[in-house]
Amino acid sequence: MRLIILEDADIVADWAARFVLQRVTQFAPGPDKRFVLGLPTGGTPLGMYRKLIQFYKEGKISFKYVTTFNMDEYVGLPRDHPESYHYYMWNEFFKHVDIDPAQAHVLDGNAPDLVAECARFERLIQEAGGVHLFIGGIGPDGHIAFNEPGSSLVSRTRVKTLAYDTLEANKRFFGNDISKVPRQALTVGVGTVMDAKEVMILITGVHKALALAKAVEEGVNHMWTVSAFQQHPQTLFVCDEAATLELRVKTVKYFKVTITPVCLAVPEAERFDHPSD
Ligand SMILES: N[C@@H]1[C@@H](O)[C@H](O)[C@@H](COP(=O)(O)O)O[C@@H]1O
Repeated sequence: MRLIILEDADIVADWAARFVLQRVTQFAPGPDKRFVLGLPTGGTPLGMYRKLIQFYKEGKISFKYVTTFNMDEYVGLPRDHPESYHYYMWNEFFKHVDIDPAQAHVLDGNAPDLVAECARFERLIQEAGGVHLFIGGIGPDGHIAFNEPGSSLVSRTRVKTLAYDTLEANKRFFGNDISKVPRQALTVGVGTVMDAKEVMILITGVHKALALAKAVEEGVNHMWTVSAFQQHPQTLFVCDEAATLELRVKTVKYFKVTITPVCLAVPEAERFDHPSD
């Protein structure tokens, strides 16, 4: 596990986009060799998507041979509702790049059989050969995707009832009316994300500081599901200074002195190569 501490949310977005650019470029995808990317929604990754769109327009990256799997989707929200994750992904990212819509997978929260839909999603990931890079965000309660506190750390894609903290955190997208936030979601499991070859989790803002501290300084704990990634062989937590406020000085110094300068000091083309822990 590596913790990359950057100055602010804009720099985190830029760093994350460059990381994706580098991984996709290194992989050199083609018709018989697709790069498989796991994607999050929420406010945190928006800057990264904007930067990736810019890279695409500048001809630095193509998504033609990239297959994507999104982490989660609300249950029962119409696909064209402005807060559905389908709508978010299409408007914030997919429609701006050359991705094949048939290869951009988002769970269907309106499927007649939600259990079958979750099984189908797991099967599609398997058929794609697994995820090369899963990008995630977290809630202030340390959930990854919609794996709420208490979720099994070996869980697979399934229906989850949302925790009160999540409804509170997400009501800002529903006119600040908690009663309008869907009560359930489909989500990849912790185990689904753990199967990815590499994981990058973006954490910004002081409201995520406690979750980051629980994620990296305390033991693996199903009440802070993102902490499971301490046991993943290749996970990067990329955060801003504000998110470090609950960390020990010792932790911050260790990662700033020993990790970040190494990543930033090397030539751009060689950045982000890190051995697994
Ligand atoms: N299910 C999503 C998560 O996948 C996301 O990571 C989280 C954080 O969102 P934000 O980046 O807006 O804080 O929100 C929701 O709960």
